[in-house]
Amino acid sequence: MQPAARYAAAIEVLDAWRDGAPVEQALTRWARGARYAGSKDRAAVRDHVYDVLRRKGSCEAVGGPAGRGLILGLARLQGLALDEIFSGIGHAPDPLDEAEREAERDVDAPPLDPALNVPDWTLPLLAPRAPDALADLLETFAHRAPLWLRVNLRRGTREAAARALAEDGLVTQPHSEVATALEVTEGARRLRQASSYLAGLVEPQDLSVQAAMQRVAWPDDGRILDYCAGGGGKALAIADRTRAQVFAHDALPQRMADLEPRATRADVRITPLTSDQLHARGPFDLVLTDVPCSGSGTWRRDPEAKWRLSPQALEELVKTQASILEEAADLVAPRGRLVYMTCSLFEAENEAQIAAFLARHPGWQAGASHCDTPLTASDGFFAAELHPL
Ligand SMILES: C[S@@+](CC[C@H](N)C(=O)[O-])C[C@H]1O[C@@H](n2cnc3c(N)ncnc32)[C@H](O)[C@@H]1O
Repeated sequence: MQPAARYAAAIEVLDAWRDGAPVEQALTRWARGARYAGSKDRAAVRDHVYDVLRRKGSCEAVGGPAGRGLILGLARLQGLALDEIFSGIGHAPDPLDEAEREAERDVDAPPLDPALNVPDWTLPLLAPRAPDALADLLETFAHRAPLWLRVNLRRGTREAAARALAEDGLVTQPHSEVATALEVTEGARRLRQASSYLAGLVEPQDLSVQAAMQRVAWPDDGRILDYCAGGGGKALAIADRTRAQVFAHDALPQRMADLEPRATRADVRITPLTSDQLHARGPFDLVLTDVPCSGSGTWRRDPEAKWRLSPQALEELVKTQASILEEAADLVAPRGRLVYMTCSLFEAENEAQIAAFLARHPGWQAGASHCDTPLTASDGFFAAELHPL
């Protein structure tokens, strides 16, 4: 596909998204109907769509609200040659009309407010997380997140992983404080074919998550339960760090479908448990609850999430989180611990959730807690420890 035709495809996908289709579904539908599109074309179209979703408010301000306006806005923000994209040649978008040309303005002056790129109602929720640097925090949401890998130290050292990745064309940088973390600075798209990934030496996992996993003192024996295991990213990281028995559970067990092959690849053992088995196999020395949340810490990775979220949905999430804490607390051994995690920046899902739990459970105490933001790590991520007195 010509570069301009990829922008035309992105317009089509964005219009489908505006009509209510989830973005990944809209991309898949377009790709199915575009058999001429190769993998590079599909990746480029996806990048254009995600670039718009990260900066939708700004694109709209300098382009327009529909798919065509959003891509026009993106092209203006990126300083691209508009006539090369909107050429009307072949499968390129139609040339700009007079009104679209007149709307042209210098997008650098005045600078576009980064607050345009998150829903208004979330601004007061984000502000306390970066009291002196809200604009900087909002600006991070406008850009792609870097790719971080977790080295599975059972499979090899971080240096060996970096060398193996380099042989497959991925350039990486180790993090100075998080011992498992490598940032991919070149060649990220080659990861899924890289031998080190296929052999289980590395797994994609954000820096903020790896830092949180490093802060917890995981018991080295006994039993650990990942109560909201999902695809198992945290369970795998725990199993790599400890000799304790690791169990995984999820209210939707089908979400754990890939856990067994992933554990085999990583050379670790994780035992899945159904809800019915939990009490018989418990209590546990540590229960991790990586709860469903707004994902506001990961909005540059998943920018659609910020436009999908509503105050009502957030309220529901807070209720679900509180009830998960109740269920999980019931499974903690008398001298055990509960670790609560979210990828949210909102106090309601983090500190306030912990405070509400403590108010309901005077027999419990809070341990350490920490919240990273995209300004201090890669994503925003919160973790807090709780234990019975
Ligand atoms: C944030 S995701 C977990 C991600 C996972 N820990 C990882 O690292 O890949 C939250 C998970 O909680 C699960 N969940 C939702 N309600 C639950 C409940 N009441 N009990 C257990 N799991 C629940 C969801 O099905 C979802 O898979």
